[in-house]
Amino acid sequence: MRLIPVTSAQQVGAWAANYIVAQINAFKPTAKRPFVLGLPTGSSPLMMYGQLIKLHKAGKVSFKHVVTFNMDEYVGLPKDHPESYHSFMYNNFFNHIDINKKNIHILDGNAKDIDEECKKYEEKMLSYGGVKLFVGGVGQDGHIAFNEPGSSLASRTRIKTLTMDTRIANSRFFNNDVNKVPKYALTVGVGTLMDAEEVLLLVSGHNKALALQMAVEGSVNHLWTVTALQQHRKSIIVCDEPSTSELKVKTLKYFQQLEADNLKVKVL
Ligand SMILES: N[C@@H]1[C@@H](O)[C@H](O)[C@@H](COP(=O)(O)O)O[C@@H]1O
Repeated sequence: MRLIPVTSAQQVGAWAANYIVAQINAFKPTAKRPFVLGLPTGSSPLMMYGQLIKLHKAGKVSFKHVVTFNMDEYVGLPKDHPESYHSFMYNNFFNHIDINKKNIHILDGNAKDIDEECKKYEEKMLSYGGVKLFVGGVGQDGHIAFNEPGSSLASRTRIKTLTMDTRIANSRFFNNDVNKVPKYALTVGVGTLMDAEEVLLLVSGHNKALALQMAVEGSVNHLWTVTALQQHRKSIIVCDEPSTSELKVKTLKYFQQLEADNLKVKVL
C-alpha cells in the first residue's frame, strides 16, 4: 500500500487527477485497446473531477478511448433524479469531457432483474479485460463503494441494504431527510475492486480519520471493508491532513518521508 499524505482536500483532488491523466496517457489507449477506469461518486471526488475537466480542456488528456464503470447506484431512484449517481456523473464529469457515451457504464438501479443486471456488469468488465484503475472514496465507517460493514471481502456486484449510518450520512443530499435516502443500492463487490489492476482511494476530512486509521493500521476485517485494500497488489491512498489525525505519528512520518524521497529521486 502506498499512502500519499497531502495538505488539503484540493490537493487530494489534484493529485488524483494528475495520476489518472498520467496513467491514461502512458497507456496510449485506442478504440481497440481502451483504458478501463472505475469511478466513484460522493463529495470526496468532486475536486478530482473538476481538475480532470480542466486538464481535458487544456488538452492534456482525452477520454475518447476510456471506458468507465461506476462503483454503485441507488435502487429505485429514477435515473434523472438529481441525486442519482447517473445524474451526479453526467453533471459533474461526463457532460464536460469527450467521452463516448457508449463507453459509460453505470449500474441500473431500476433494472427489472437486479441479479441479472449485476451479473451483466461483471461480465462487461471482464469483456474489457478487467478494470485497469478503480478510483474510490470511503465512508466514515470504512465502507468502500457500498460494501457496508459485514460485507464479504470476496463479494461481487450485487444489491446491498444500506446501513442507518450511511443513510444518515447521505441524507445531506436529500434535504437532511433520512427517509428520502434509498434503502438499497447496487454496488460492485470488494472482490470486484480487488480484481482491478490498481485501486486509488481518496480520503479527506476529519470525519474520515478513523476509517483511514483502520485502512492503514487496522487488521483486515469485513466490518471495515476498506481494510481489504491491504491485500491488494497495488493500492494507493491519497489523504489530506485532517483525515490523518488518528494515524500513529510514526506511521504518518514514514509515509511522508517516503514521498519526500520519491520527489528527490524525480528531481535528480
Ligand atoms: N457509495 C458512496 C461511496 O462510494 C463513497 O465513498 C461514500 C463517501 O462519500 P463522501 O465522499 O461524500 O464522504 O459515500 C457513499 O456511500
